[in-house]
Amino acid sequence: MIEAQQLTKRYGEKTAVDGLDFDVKPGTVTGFLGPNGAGKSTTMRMIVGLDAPTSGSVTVNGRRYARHQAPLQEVGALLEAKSIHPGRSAYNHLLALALTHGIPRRRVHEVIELAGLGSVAKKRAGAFSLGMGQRLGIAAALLGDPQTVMLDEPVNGLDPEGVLWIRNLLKALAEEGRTVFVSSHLMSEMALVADHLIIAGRGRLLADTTVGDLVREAGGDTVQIATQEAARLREVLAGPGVEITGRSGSEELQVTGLSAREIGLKAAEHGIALFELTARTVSLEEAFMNLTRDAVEYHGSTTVETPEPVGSNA
Ligand SMILES: Nc1ncnc2c1ncn2[C@@H]1O[C@H](COP(=O)(O)OP(=O)(O)OP(=O)(O)O)[C@@H](O)[C@H]1O
Repeated sequence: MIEAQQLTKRYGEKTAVDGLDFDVKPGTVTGFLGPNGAGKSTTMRMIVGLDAPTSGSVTVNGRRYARHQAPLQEVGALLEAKSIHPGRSAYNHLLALALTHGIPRRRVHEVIELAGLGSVAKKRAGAFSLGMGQRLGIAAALLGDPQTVMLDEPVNGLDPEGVLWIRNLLKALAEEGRTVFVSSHLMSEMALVADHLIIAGRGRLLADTTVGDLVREAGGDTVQIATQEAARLREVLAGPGVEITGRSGSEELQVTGLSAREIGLKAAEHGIALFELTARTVSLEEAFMNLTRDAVEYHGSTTVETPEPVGSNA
C-alpha cells in the first residue's frame, strides 16, 4: 500500500507535485497517467526516497521508504534513470545488488530467468539494447521479492513480445496480492493492464478512478438518437439504469444504459422512426485527452508549414 498525503515538491519557482492525495492498494494494477511534466517521475522518486517532499508525505506500508529496514525487499522500483555500470554483466550487476542487500544468490538466477535474460546474463550491460536494459531494470526491481512494485514507463523500448511479457507480469504480481504502481503514456496499454488509474496534470490530482468509470464519464457508453417522437421514445426506453438526456422539444436524445441495438429494436417494436442511431465510443485515450487538455504543459503545433518543392517554378 502506498499512501500520499498532500505530497508536494517544489524546485525553486516550479511546483512539480502540488498537494497530491492518493492511495495505491494491493491486489490490483494501478496506472499512473499524466501528460509530460505532470509530476509522475518526481512522485515516484519521492516514494523511494530519491527526492524529499517539500511538504506532505508519502509512505509505503505505513512507513517512509528510508525507515524500512530492508527497503529493496519492501519496494522494487524501476525508475527512468537507472545507473548500471556499463562494463559489468547483467548477472554481476544483479549479484552486487543482491549481496549488498542480504538477498541470496539463488534469487539472482530466478529474476534473470523471470526477465528472460538467461542468454545475455554474462554480457556487458553497457551493450544492452533499450529493451534489454528495461528487462534488467525490472529484474533488479523484483530481486528483493517486494510486496510493492513500482515501474516508471516499463514498456518503453520493449518489442511486442516484451510488451506482452510486461502485461502478464504486472497482472500476475497483482494477483499475488502485491501493490503494483506503473506509469505510462500508452493509454491503450493501460486500458489492458490497469484496473485503477491515478491521473495527474501539472502536479495536481485530476482523477482517482477506474478505467471503466473514466470512459463512462467521458460519454463512452452514450447512444445518440434523433427522432420526431422524442417524448414517446423517452417513455419507451425508460427503465432502471437507463439515463436519457436531451433538450425539451429537441429531436435529439442521448441515452446511456442501453446499446444502439436494444434502442433500435425497442423503437421498431413501437413503430417509432429514427433518423439517427449512433453509438459513441470513447477510447481511454480520448477520455484522458478530455480530462488533461487544460493541464498539458507542452503543446505541440498541429500546423505544418509545407516547404516549397525544390526546383518548383511556382
Ligand atoms: N530536478 C528538477 N529541477 C527542476 N525542475 C524539475 C526537476 N525535476 C522535474 N522538474 C520539473 O517538474 C515537472 C514535473 O516533472 P516530472 O519529470 O516529474 O514529470 P513527468 O510527469 O514524469 O513527465 P514525463 O511524462 O515527461 O516523464 C516538470 O515541469 C519538470 O520540468
